[in-house]
Amino acid sequence: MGSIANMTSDQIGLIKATVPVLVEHGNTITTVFYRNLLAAHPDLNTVFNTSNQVNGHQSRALAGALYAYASHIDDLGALSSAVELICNKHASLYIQPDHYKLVGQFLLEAMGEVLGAALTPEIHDAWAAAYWQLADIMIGREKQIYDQSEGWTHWRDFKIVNKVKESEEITSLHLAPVDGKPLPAFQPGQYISVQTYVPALKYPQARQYSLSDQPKPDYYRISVKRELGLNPAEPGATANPGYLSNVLHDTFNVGDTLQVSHPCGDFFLSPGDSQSAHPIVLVSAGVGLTPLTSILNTLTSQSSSSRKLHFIHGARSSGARAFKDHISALPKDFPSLRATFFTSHPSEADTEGVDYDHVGRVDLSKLADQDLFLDDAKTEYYICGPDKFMTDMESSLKAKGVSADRIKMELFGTGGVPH
Ligand SMILES: NC(=O)C1=CN([C@@H]2O[C@H](COP(=O)(O)OP(=O)(O)OC[C@H]3O[C@@H](n4cnc5c(N)ncnc54)[C@H](OP(=O)(O)O)[C@@H]3O)[C@@H](O)[C@H]2O)C=CC1
Repeated sequence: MGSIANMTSDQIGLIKATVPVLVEHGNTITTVFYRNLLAAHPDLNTVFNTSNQVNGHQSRALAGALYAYASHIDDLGALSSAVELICNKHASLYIQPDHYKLVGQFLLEAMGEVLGAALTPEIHDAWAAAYWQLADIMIGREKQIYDQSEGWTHWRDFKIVNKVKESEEITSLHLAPVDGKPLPAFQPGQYISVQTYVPALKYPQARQYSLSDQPKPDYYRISVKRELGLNPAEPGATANPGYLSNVLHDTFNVGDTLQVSHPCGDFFLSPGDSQSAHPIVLVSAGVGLTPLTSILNTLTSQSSSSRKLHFIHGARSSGARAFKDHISALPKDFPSLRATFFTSHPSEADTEGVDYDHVGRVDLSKLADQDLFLDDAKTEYYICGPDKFMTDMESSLKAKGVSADRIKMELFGTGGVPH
């Protein structure tokens, strides 16, 4: 490990002084960084998400992380949830200490290339110290996650044992380990990485997919939305087609093999909560329903059937909505479960009151306070969907008096570089 002793107070001051430089040049530095790193080490294309390279998301996210780090260099606690999120994702991709050496080297070189003489030897050394301060924290946390993964520390072959179309755009894959050994339980809400060779790219790619059912010993279920990559101006479109999601939908079938990493992620049903009695509200949009369906299935199979649960979901149309029949059938055995569906663009075949409850995007103000269990100060709220959706739901719950500690969501907390 390239560890450097603690930063000096002068170095901390120098890092804070470079915050405006990161605002101006952060995106250029990280763009140069990824370009040079991947040119010198093309094998790392398997580690980085190529779609996010193409659309610039990855360099913007790294620039945002550098900015957040420099801004909080004297208050690292403010970054702990972002660090936890990133370490889980790294562990899901089997990132190793040697990767940090390469990243540190190429990042400092990219700073030098972009900033020229403005990167004085003192600022260079301060950033080297800052980099290794954070890298050591992350390497340490990732080691802990590997140590807790019951010996599952490398990609493992899984076979598709079932493929189920859940909606017009979401298909589930049931994945069983080829070695036949029982699977470790995961925390409902966590994800796995799935890796396979993508012919269009000529190298393997990995993506994280939330586990969408309760833990089972013999297989995991993921539910994948096909990312078509339509015109980005269209509602719901993404700029690039999902390399992996399209391959999984079109090419992979029962009997085919993929590589899978152990379950990770810091967004999950609090351990022991399935046995508790307090009400739970699950709020999702689009394919964000996958981790919440895992939580829902765990709760409805393990909690008392009188426990108050409310599943609130928004989809573009009822045809785009996954698990429709499954969720509609649950209240038969779990009468205290409520489900409310919003549809933002109902199709002609959709009927209000039958296929959905409300037209439009999820809007919590359309629900009565008692349906959000606002009268119970122990009610917990789990939110998953597009980032803006999550922050909007969080704001409206806070406006209704819900304390932040009862609102759970997985959001990369650092934001980007300010404009
Ligand atoms: N953290 C995790 O574990 C997971 C996160 N996700 C995230 O969930 C998201 C789901 O995306 P996807 O299925 O493509 O979503 P869609 O674009 O299909 O949108 C689904 C629904 O959400 C609505 N919506 C979009 N933005 C908002 C908003 N700000 N407020 C209220 N409603 C909104 C859409 O309305 P309209 O039609 O008007 O656009 C639509 O009705 C992705 O961003 C994905 O990253 C998904 C799975 C797991």
